[in-house]
Amino acid sequence: MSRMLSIEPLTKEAFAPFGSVIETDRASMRLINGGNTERFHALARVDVVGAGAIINIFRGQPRAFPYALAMMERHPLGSQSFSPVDDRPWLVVVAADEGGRPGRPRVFLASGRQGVNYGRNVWHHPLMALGAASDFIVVDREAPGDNLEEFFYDEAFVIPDPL
Ligand SMILES: NC(=O)N[C@@H](O)C(=O)O
Ligand code: NI
Repeated sequence: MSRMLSIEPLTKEAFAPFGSVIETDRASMRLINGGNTERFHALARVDVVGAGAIINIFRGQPRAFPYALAMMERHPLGSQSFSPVDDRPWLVVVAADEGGRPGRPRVFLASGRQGVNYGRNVWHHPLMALGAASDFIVVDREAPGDNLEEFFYDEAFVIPDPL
């Protein structure tokens, strides 16, 4: 099978096995503040084991393409969410677990208005910004504890230029 990966649009349905998509949608909306504000409620849930959740900003430098995807990681003790600040598209790369290692990666193109919450212990690639340095609000787990597991493929996959 080819090592060249295809790129899919990010949808709630396609991403469901890996976590949640954080985006405004009518189904989750409730009016608050006397009708002044639309609350898009409970788009994702923070899942941390034995520690608190923290809110961070990650500033990712743009990745260069074609990109050799050699590794994946996961966080056994906590979920991790990324929400873009700059309204710029970015890439989300995840994989199913196959006997303790990631299977073939799936690559999703996220819009600048879509974030994701990786479920706890879900294989993913570290942040992949596109085009320019991009900020993301990241909610994940406060240390301590070994909350990072990395896996390196025998042969890299290739992500073509998504833009
Ligand atoms: N290491 C770190 O905090 N970042 C990664 O977890 C990531 O998914 O980008
Ligand atoms: Ni991570």
